[in-house]
Amino acid sequence: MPLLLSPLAARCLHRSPHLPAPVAHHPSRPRPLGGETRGGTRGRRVAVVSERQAAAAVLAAEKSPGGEGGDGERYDAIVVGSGIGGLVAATQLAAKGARVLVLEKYIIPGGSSGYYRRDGFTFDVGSSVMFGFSDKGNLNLITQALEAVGCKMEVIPDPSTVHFHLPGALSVLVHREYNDFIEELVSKFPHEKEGILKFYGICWKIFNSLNSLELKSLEEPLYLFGQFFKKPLECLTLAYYLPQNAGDIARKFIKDQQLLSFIDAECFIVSTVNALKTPMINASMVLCDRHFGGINYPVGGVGGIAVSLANGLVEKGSAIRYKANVTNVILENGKAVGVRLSNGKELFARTVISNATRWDTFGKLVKAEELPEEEKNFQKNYVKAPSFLSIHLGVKASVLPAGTDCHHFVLEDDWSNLEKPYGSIFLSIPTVLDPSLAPEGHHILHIFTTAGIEDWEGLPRKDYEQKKELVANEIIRRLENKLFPGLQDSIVLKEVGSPKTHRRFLARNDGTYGPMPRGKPKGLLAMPFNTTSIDGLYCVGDSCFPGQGVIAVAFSGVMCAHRVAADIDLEQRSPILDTGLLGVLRWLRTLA
Ligand SMILES: NC(=O)c1ccc[n+]([C@@H]2O[C@H](COP(=O)([O-])OP(=O)(O)OC[C@H]3O[C@@H](n4cnc5c(N)ncnc54)[C@H](O)[C@@H]3O)[C@@H](O)[C@H]2O)c1
Ligand SMILES: CC(C)=CCC/C(C)=C/C=C/C(C)=C/C=C/C(C)=C/C=C/C=C(C)/C=C/C=C(C)/C=C/C=C(\C)CCC=C(C)C
Repeated sequence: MPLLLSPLAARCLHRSPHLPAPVAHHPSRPRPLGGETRGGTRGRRVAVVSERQAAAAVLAAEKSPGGEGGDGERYDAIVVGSGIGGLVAATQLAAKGARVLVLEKYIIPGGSSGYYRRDGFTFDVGSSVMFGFSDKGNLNLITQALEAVGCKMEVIPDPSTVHFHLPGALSVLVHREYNDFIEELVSKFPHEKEGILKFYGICWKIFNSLNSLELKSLEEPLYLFGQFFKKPLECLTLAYYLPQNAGDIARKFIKDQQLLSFIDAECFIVSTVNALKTPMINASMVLCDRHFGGINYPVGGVGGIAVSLANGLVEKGSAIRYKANVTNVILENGKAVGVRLSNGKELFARTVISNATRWDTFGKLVKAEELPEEEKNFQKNYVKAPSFLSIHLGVKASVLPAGTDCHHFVLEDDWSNLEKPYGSIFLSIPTVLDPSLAPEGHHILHIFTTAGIEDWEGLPRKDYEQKKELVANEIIRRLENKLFPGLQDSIVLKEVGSPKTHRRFLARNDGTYGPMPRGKPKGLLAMPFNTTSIDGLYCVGDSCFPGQGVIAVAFSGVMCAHRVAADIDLEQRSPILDTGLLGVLRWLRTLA
């Protein structure tokens, strides 16, 4: 029996410094591991789950309303998928009093923000760079999402966001303190001091506008007009920058090509495209939040966020079911009324929210004769970003020089490789912040680089495994040359995931990292919100406004829950204004 730590067993630990202990499953090998007890450093202990507790949890989940013995009730909302987008939508709705059922194909919650344990190491599946996790402002959406269901996680402040190692021996450390970062950047480009201050100054103007708003659904007119009334200048600022991209604004103030390339790299790490293709609002959000709230790492690992949200959901009287693979959205007279699982079972709800990518939602779950116009427009503007190759390493601690930063971005010799597959390397060492993630005397290196699925398909098993080994070793060699001499010999554990791994275990079409503009976008103008052209069907996650990123999908979850709550009469609404606003927004998207 898989050691599934159900939310029913691990209560959301209110105001507890410890993350609920999850189960260990490696995406490339879905093999359950036993629960384990690990003494944390800094006097912490990670919560513990025994085999007996875990087995009891599975039983409890099966008896719950959302479990296999379901009571046939009609839910207010069924959420397909428990990525952060899906979980935030679900928990926000549950907090408003809705009865929600989350259906997750995999065995634990979190999707790209999941985790797995192996030999005493706790690995984050995806990014370890957490925005929106501070205790101040309005944009700390991860903190707020947890609070909505009575949870809080202890976080460790990261003194920096990322250390860039770039062509021409350009090295820039993005300090937590804004002035320290600006001082460092100006020291590399003294002739561009004014341009630097102006570009990042506009980012702050946008960030401060965002941070002054109460964040809810931009598709709900009573809220939207209310915000315009309360904060007209801020809303107009946002409306002005909504269709603009960071690269164009940078070029108004900056001429130095290398500095512009640096800004490309700043944008690439959060959007997988260069600055000319990155919406200015998104760039401002991340380029400022890292200094405003700072980057904060949750004690025990990123996976704890999803586990806590899932626990909080159940405590609010809703349910989550794992190993529940949704194959169809059921339509009745053109309205979404429920879902069908791969075992043939049908479940019904007033609304259905898909946290699968739009390509999966409209390519697989909705069996419509023809793609709706809205989706054609989305696919005209956005393509699937490539997937990635990820390498999780356990290494001897001695290989890292003292004072090594947590996150690194490496692009060695040639700026033109920035967006090419395997061109740039992302590296996180979360044990620099939370040593309890690895056995004593060891560190975790999580390395990833973009890679297309086409490189990995159609290979016989042996060739596929050999290719993973070969490509991973080459990436490790590059890091050894650039950062850590002796890296190869220090490895005690290595797990490699290919685009096929991510397609399979994250259930993302072609393992895609998220949507990427096909050409030069008009900022965020073309990005769809949560409603779809099918009545009762909503999308949430990174193929919705504002796009890729854990904090971005958390916002998408907040927006989605607000719109759904209004549609099921849990929030105030005005049907006439709804029709008007949704029509205008649809029209605006066609202009992009
Ligand atoms: N791709 C990565 O490695 C990575 C890494 C770090 C962070 N992130 C961030 O996380 C964001 C993604 O979050 P998200 O909320 O959009 O979604 P997600 O992809 O993280 O999660 C979607 C969940 O839906 C489940 N699912 C999909 N189809 C299903 C079906 N038919 N039936 C049942 N379950 C199904 C998947 O198993 C998965 O758990 C990305 O934007 C990215 O920025 C991604
Ligand atoms: C309605 C209309 C149309 C108009 C009106 C006007 C207005 C009012 C407007 C408003 C708007 C708003 C509110 C908006 C909002 C937005 C937001 C919130 C956004 C956000 C975003 C975010 C993002 C994008 C993020 C991202 C992140 C990411 C992706 C991250 C990643 C990371 C990684 C990958 C890591 C790296 C690593 C290394 C280096 C190692």
